Amino acid sequence: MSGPEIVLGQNNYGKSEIRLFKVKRDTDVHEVWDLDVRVSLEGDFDAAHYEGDNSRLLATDTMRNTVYALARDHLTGSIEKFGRALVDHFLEAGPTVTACRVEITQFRWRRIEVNGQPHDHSFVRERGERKAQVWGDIGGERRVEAGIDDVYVLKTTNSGWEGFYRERFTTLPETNDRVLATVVTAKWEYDTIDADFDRVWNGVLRSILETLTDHYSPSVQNTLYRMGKAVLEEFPEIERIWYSFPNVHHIVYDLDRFGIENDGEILHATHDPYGQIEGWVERRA
Ligand SMILES: O=c1[nH]c(=O)c2[nH]c(=O)[nH]c2[nH]1
Repeated sequence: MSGPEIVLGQNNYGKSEIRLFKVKRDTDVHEVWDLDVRVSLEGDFDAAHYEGDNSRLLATDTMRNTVYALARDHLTGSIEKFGRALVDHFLEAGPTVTACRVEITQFRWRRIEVNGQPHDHSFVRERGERKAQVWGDIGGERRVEAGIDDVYVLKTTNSGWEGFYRERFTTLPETNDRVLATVVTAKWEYDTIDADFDRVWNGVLRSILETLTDHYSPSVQNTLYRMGKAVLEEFPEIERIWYSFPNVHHIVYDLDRFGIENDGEILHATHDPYGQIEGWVERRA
């Protein structure tokens, strides 16, 4: 007898948007973690899909409970470490699970400063999200990635766009002085599962911001490469890094029509089509 003609392909299931907040309050100086966790399992879930037999499915509700339960002892430092503990657990927890991916977004809270002193238990939310992703399988393989999202940066000069390819449909004038604005999304792969993840994450963000300042940008593409190179040179534990940069155009507004001079001071920050520049920067194999 042959099997079914129509078969199940790659599949995975899990729980998304598990919003976990932890306060460490064993001393007067509290610490907080504000996370959004996503768990995804792969494995042999054929019986459930083909026959409606749920007997080997770990409920996604159980996954949510597990994230809160494990946070007590395992969410004590970096989200990468917490992700590793969750992956280790879920690979054991589901009877037919073969691989697990845990994705964590950390919303960052900074201590409010009062007369220059960071407060013990009052915080202000920072823009810019921290990301981590841990993948593992039952063969013992583990991979750790980290990332940055939603860091809006801008420089008001020392950026241009000149010498680009011109053809029949090209209308854009060249400029050697424009506003450069983008919202940084970055992700990078570690060559280890045991780096000093907090130090590296903060260092990557600092490096990206410093690189933005330190050169004349002839294009977003050139700045993307420079930002990748700076990070890979400083952090040997990072194998490669990917950036996504929307080019948030700031167009000098035409005030000539009203007889008013505009020396690049009045701009239209557009929501219109924006450029999107993306790429990996990596070590030569
Ligand atoms: O930095 C830029 N890269 C481009 O590819 C591009 N294209 C464009 O119209 N403006 C820009 N700016």
